[in-house]
Amino acid sequence: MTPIKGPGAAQTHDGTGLRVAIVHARWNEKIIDALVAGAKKQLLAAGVTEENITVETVPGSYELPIGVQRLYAASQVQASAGEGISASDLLSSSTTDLKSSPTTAPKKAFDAIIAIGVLIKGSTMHFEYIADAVSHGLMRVQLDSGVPVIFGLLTVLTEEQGLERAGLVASSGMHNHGEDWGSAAVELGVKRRE
Ligand SMILES: O=c1[nH]c(NC[C@H](O)[C@H](O)[C@H](O)CO)c([N+](=O)[O-])c(=O)[nH]1
Repeated sequence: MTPIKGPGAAQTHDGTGLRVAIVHARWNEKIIDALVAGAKKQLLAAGVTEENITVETVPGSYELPIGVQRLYAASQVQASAGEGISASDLLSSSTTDLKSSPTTAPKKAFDAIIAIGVLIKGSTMHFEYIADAVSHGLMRVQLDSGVPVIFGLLTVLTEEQGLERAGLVASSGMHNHGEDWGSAAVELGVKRRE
């Protein structure tokens, strides 16, 4: 029987000219790396060029909202000043450990930002508090700023669940959820321009 749950029929949107950032946490890197690769693969497949994809990192998922907010604000300032975004621009007086790609980015603000983190439940309530704070934080950033922020926070109870949702367990039949986020970023980026 065809599963009911899932992202629905894939839509194709032309990502040419879009500028997209991926901000990812550095906890649980094996899963993070696969999710980021999946998102990036989908962006490139939709026509987003390599130089229009900026990847930045923050220490953990709790820093995703501030990392996304600061990156988007920096891209707006740079776009209005008609300059590209260099690593030093992004790192200057950063309250977050943003480590940017070294190349100078093109002169426009981001059309969409994908926030990626992996929270794995431990034996305390830490997981719940971070998950709740980050969910509300990312939603606030996107509504306050108007830039689509794709919710790429995996909140899993076991490492296995995380590996499955990163497409790393073939026997599970689960796909890499990062690909869904890449597609969503292109769709929202395109619709934002319409
Ligand atoms: O991204 C994560 N951060 C985690 N903690 C760090 C947190 O996101 C902050 O970086 C830290 O609290 C400093 O603010 C995690 N756990 O604690 O389990 C986790 O599973 N995933």
